[in-house]
Amino acid sequence: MNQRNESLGFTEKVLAEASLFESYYVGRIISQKQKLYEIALLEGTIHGEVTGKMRYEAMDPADFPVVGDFVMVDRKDETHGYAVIHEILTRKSLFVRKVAGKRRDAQAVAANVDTVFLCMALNENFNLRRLERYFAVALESGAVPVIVLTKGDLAENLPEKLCEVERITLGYEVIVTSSLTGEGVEKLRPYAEKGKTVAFLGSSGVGKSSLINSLLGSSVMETKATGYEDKGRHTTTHRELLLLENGGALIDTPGMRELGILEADFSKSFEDIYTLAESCRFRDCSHVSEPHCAVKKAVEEGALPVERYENFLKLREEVPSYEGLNSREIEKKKLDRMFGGKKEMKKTKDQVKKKSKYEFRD
Ligand SMILES: Nc1nc2c(ncn2[C@@H]2O[C@H](COP(=O)(O)OP(=O)(O)OP(=O)(O)O)[C@@H](O)[C@H]2O)c(=O)[nH]1
Ligand SMILES: [Zn+2]
Repeated sequence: MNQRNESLGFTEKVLAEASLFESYYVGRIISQKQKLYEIALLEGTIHGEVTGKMRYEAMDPADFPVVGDFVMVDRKDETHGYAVIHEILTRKSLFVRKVAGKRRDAQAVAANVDTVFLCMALNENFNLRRLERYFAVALESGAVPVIVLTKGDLAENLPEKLCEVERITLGYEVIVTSSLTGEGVEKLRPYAEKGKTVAFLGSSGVGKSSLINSLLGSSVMETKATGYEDKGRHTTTHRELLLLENGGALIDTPGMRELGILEADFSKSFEDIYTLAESCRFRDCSHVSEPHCAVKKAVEEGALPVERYENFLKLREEVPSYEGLNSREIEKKKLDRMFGGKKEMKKTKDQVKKKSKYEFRD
């Protein structure tokens, strides 16, 4: 197999599953513009759309292909028009985000990310509560989180900060980087080896672009499709899946850059609180006003930081819990969430409009 294919993440496992669909070709979604997908095949890059059947049967935004997906298409060149996407292969991970003001309440953002770099700057933007949020999102996605503390050159009280971070991200690797001095950047590379896909998550300005650029190095990708005659047509499409110098792939979509929590498994990201809760008097204790609450007791005694406790309550509010509601109530709750505030709606629109900075390098 040549290097490009391995870089695109066509591992043995993917190819084995693909071989079940004999009459189709395997590809990977590298960008999406409304209904039109750009798909990198072993043979070249083409454009395609989903089948009417897939569109009709879709129950959920996650039923459509998303950047990073491995898909089966019906042709390997565009001589006779766009390809038709027939199947989405099994996903290793999936990131979804909230969308306000949309008909459906979620948007799939990226699939098949192996490692997600949770980026937080070591300057005044350092915020443990935000990290807790990202950590929960990452664990929910199925990708492995690696915590990247950026702007190490600006860090004050680094040992103290590292302790605080490690308390939240129990056991997962924490890397301190600085794009200014180059510190730690090398430690990211092993995650971006051939066959692997990485993504960066973190607020604007933490230094993601700087790190991405150093991982990109001088990598290039052949994108011209076989039999692809009308070159002018798609020049404006921006790539959202990029090949890295080390042979891996990077997914960088606008949606990925600032993810809200849609679903999160707090029992993993707040394992300490869940362990404490086992000692609460009431099994369904909400840890707010109940007597004999072990969680509140831990806060009072200083064993659990009050900020962590408060953030837990806040995040829990944001994530829908449909337990104990009937179907009409669930529908209403979903609608309330979908049509948040006008401001939120505008923000989402603006985000969708914001194009990725990284044009594909042919
Ligand atoms: N001191 C210092 N500044 C850095 C470092 N990395 C990035 N910066 C600066 O921080 C600013 C933001 O960096 P970007 O890499 O654009 O941040 P980003 O996370 O990609 O931001 P968005 O594109 O908005 O998501 C720039 O002015 C960089 O020069 C670093 O390691 N140390
Ligand atoms: Zn309790």
